[in-house]
Amino acid sequence: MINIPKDFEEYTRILMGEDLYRTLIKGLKQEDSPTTIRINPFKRCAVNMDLVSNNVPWCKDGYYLKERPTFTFDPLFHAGSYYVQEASSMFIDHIIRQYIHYPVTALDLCAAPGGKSTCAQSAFPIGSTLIANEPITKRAQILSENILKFGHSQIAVTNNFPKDFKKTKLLFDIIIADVPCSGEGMFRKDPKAISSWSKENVKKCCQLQRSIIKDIWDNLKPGGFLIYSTCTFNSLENEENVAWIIKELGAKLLPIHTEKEWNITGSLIGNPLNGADSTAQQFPVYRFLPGKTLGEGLFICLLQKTQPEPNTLPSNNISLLQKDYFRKALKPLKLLAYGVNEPEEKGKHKIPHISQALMKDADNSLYPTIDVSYHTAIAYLRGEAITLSHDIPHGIILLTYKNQPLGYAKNIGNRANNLYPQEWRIRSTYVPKEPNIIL
Ligand SMILES: C[S@@+](CC[C@H](N)C(=O)[O-])C[C@H]1O[C@@H](n2cnc3c(N)ncnc32)[C@H](O)[C@@H]1O
Repeated sequence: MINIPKDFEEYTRILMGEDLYRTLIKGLKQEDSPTTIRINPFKRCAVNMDLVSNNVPWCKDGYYLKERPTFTFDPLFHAGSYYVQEASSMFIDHIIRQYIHYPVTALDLCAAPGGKSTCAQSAFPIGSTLIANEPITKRAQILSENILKFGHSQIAVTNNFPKDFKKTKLLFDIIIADVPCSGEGMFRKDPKAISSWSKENVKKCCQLQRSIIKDIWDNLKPGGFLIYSTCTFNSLENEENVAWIIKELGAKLLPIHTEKEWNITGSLIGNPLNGADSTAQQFPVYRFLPGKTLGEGLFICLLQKTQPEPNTLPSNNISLLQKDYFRKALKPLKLLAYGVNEPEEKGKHKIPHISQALMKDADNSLYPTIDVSYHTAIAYLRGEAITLSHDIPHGIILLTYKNQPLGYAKNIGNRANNLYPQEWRIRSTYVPKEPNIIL
């Protein structure tokens, strides 16, 4: 049972009104939050419909599951065939499909662990390029792992703070800023979100969010889009920050089409730029409240940069330019991953990088491919040496499960040495008797 902070209760009751506040608290106190997955459209898989209770209505590849399987023991989860992401966050798919109709150069500024990046790249038109960035190094490693598994070669992973992008001189068509926040929307999922909540922290987050947007603003093309989101409910980090962006940086809000039955909540303070009499319709922002909408807490909106006037500055659509040009532009940044890495020389041998196995357009005919059983796949993902049948050639082999690449092993005859990255391995020694059939 969660213990709602008193100050939060007092403030949110006034912000939302009694009825909405009660609905929210009831939602936050529900033990189980819905489990949702998003299929990776680049890996050609289909969900097992027996597990599905419903589609996520605002995301083409999103599904609500009837119960929560143990994803860790599904090799296809490690192959990046699907991503476990709570439903509200998938709304970014709907925004992109409504407004983006040509290939874009995009930046996901606060991207770890990679849910919105992978969702966005699935929705962007073909030919789009994305930089998924995360300043906190440990989190950037996790982002890098998830992006590699997602397997789209037009996503670069960087580990930088927003102001570092100035040196690249890149202009983005779209910037996603899913900013760090006070995390009120995480109260149900993460007890730490409750213990670290305070009024002071809300104010601190609000200031940090403004500085993040200010630091990246020059890298947004005039006329370009900013998707601003938080997973918190208060208006300081949400409506008031959006009003600040509009007024101080020069932007306008764009409406997003929604259906009534999605139960999305609009602005809770009308239009903060027009005073108390204004209506929520005049300030199109979208709040997902547990208990009302089927998902976790989220605030999201779409802004368009209006200052300076669009088309007064040269633009650069990287997706139309050479990959080499893009690499050069990324030079001032700490690049963690981008496409397929070169093999590593080890003595007389070349060991292929895991990215070679996972990228959707990599040449997988370079090494013999062996499709392994469920138990062999799990043993491999746990980092164990595996035994293969005698007719399998010696040397590097690509292991697949249900035809989805997992990674490489080196077959030396009596066993195959495991080349799966150490830090990605399944730590648990438990192995279920029956595989989960999620796809
Ligand atoms: C809400 S989380 C992002 C979740 C992610 N977009 C997803 O959907 O998987 C916010 C991220 O911002 C990162 N962050 C923290 N300080 C930051 C800063 N100064 N600038 C940019 N990002 C920051 C956090 O480490 C965290 O990973």
